[in-house]
Amino acid sequence: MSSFKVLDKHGQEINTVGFNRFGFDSEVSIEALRNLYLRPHYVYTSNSTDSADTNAKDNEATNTKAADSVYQSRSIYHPDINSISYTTLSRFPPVKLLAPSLRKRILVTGGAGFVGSHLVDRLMLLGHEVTVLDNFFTGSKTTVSHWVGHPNFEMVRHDVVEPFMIECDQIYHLACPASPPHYQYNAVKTIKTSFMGTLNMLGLAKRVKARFLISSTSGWSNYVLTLVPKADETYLSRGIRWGHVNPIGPRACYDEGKRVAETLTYGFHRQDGVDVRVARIFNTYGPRMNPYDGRVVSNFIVQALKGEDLTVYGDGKQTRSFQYVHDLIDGLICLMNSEETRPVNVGNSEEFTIGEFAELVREIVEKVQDEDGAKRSRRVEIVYKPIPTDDPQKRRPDTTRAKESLQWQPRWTVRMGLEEMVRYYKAKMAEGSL
Ligand SMILES: O=c1ccn([C@@H]2O[C@H](COP(=O)(O)OP(=O)(O)O[C@H]3OC[C@@H](O)[C@H](O)[C@H]3O)[C@@H](O)[C@H]2O)c(=O)[nH]1
Repeated sequence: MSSFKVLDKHGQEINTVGFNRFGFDSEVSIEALRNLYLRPHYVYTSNSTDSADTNAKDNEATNTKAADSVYQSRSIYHPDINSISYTTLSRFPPVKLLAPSLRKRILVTGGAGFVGSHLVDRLMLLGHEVTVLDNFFTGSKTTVSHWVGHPNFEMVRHDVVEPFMIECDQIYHLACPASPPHYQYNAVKTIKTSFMGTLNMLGLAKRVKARFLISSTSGWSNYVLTLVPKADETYLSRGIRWGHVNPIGPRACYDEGKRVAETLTYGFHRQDGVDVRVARIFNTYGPRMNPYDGRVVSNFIVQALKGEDLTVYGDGKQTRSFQYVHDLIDGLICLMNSEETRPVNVGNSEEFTIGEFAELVREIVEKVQDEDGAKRSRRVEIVYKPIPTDDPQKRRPDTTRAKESLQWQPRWTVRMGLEEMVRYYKAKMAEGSL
């Protein structure tokens, strides 16, 4: 695993993420997290189909590679028959020993997804008891498989549109496809997940008196940012959005689904006293993003690494601001444990046009390739494709509320996050799993 320094925007080295705030310590070292997501998928590559030989190599892998790859099963890849053999884990990553009074029982819906899996890693390393609920529609078991069998961990295949009962203290309700091609693939299911799934999880929170946090969207800013420079949390209630929504467009199943989910959340809060938190999440990127889910950051990095041209949709003048996944997890944990019940924007307000962003990704991929001595046959081009229907022209969060009420602000520069994500995909590519 390559080790590299991460510097924040002031040039200070980032060695840990998280902080001890609102009575909840969320700090872990970057290295501990990287051991979980930057590790190779295969421990060992076998070149033989001979079973005796394979067994010998199995043992060899178990013994000799144990020191640097203890936190995964001894998976052995056999390229000649394109198959992989797994063993069970010999040792789990060390987790904090928490006093029972501090240890929380935490349910993460969508816990095998991109954001969910990073949250699960953090909560597990911190010593809490974590249950993952996922239907694996867009999530993947491999994202959290390194915890399977751990006494603090449980993974349940379950669709949140059906009720689910469990005793728990906190619920992070993240379950819902989030990439436009994924959520548009089955629009009815997406809106059903947002409505029924949230109804079920709020019912559970009410019954067991758990604190409930929902991941909502920045999607509504789609319709308002031509009118206001930055999206704060109040533009809906100020009515700016009225008249600017497209409830019948292809993105509506997601945006309107999240809107009704917020309405339900505050209904349970007012009527039943459920303790709720609402995070409006802006564009987020990082390792474990499905490389083919069609979102811009994964598309550009994978294209550049494969030597393919970067596809900018439209004229590339539309803007987005991108936050690194560790900042988002810090924000979610902070919000959950704070007393803030109003919606809070969680995002990075550094704004890029998509055209500029394509150039930045190309430059960073080239930098990593040069550092690793990788050869490029040519410089990839930036090509233009038609823009999807209802693609927002501008999106940038106003994070004043998060700053004031959570003392949270993003620490990772886009450049640093991209560099780590490039290394993640590059490693996947090298082992043939991308
Ligand atoms: O290959 C690509 C992919 C995307 N794009 C453009 O890049 C921009 C960002 O696209 P993404 O698909 O990554 O993300 P979007 O901002 O459109 O959707 C997002 O919005 C709200 C969130 O809640 C969703 O989770 C997220 O998908 C868009 O303008 C899109 O047209 C490209 O130019 N090229």
